[in-house]
Amino acid sequence: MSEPATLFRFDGASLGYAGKPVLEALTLKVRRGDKIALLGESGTGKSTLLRRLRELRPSDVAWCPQQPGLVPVLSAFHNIYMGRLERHPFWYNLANLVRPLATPKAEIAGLASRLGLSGQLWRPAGALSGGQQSRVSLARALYQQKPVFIGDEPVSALDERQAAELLQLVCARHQTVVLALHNVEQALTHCSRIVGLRQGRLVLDAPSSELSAAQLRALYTSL
Ligand SMILES: Nc1ncnc2c1ncn2[C@@H]1O[C@H](COP(=O)(O)OP(=O)(O)OP(=O)(O)O)[C@@H](O)[C@H]1O
Repeated sequence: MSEPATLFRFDGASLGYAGKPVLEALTLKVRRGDKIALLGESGTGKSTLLRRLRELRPSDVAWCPQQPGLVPVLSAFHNIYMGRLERHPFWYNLANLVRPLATPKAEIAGLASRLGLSGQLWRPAGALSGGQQSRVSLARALYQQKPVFIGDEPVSALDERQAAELLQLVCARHQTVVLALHNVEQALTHCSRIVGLRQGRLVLDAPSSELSAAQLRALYTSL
């Protein structure tokens, strides 16, 4: 059987800001079908890597950022709709803003119900709780319907049950997934491959089936 296509490839790359490296000597291949959890202490470069992945294939990537970045005065519905803004002409987006149209209404209502947001759909995003806002952000990313999902701690504001359901949904709806997570159990349960970063270096890249939670926790112990 032929190998799945490589979507992203780094060969000894250096990633950083304004000439200052954050990740160095990075060698990593992301193949179609991979479900990758990216683990590592705060500040070690997870977001830096995810942003780079997104920049490399913007049209293939559904992006769920660490900060929800919602428009507070707009309803949850309209914030979720923004996931597909670029797919429609201006007049369609404007009409939907003034009076939500039947097709997006039905699509977004279905998604909202999966995310436990049915009762919140017409409330301004700014009036929602942190966990509700983060579910709206996740819904906006799911609504993009792209083949690759990149999420920067997409479930960190949710309780365990909700987080498990939504990670399952994300993995079921996307061929390829790369998620920054802090919870090692979530990583082992939902992802088939774990990439560990430590002090700006990739120090682990292995199938989840070969790893234990204790091994992953070692990524967070001081040297
Ligand atoms: N826009 C930026 N400009 C300059 N430096 C940045 C920028 N974004 C992040 N950094 C720096 O890069 C380093 C890695 O940050 P990054 O956000 O990638 O870490 P992280 O592993 O995602 O952390 P966390 O788990 O806290 O989100 C940090 O030292 C941070 O200060």
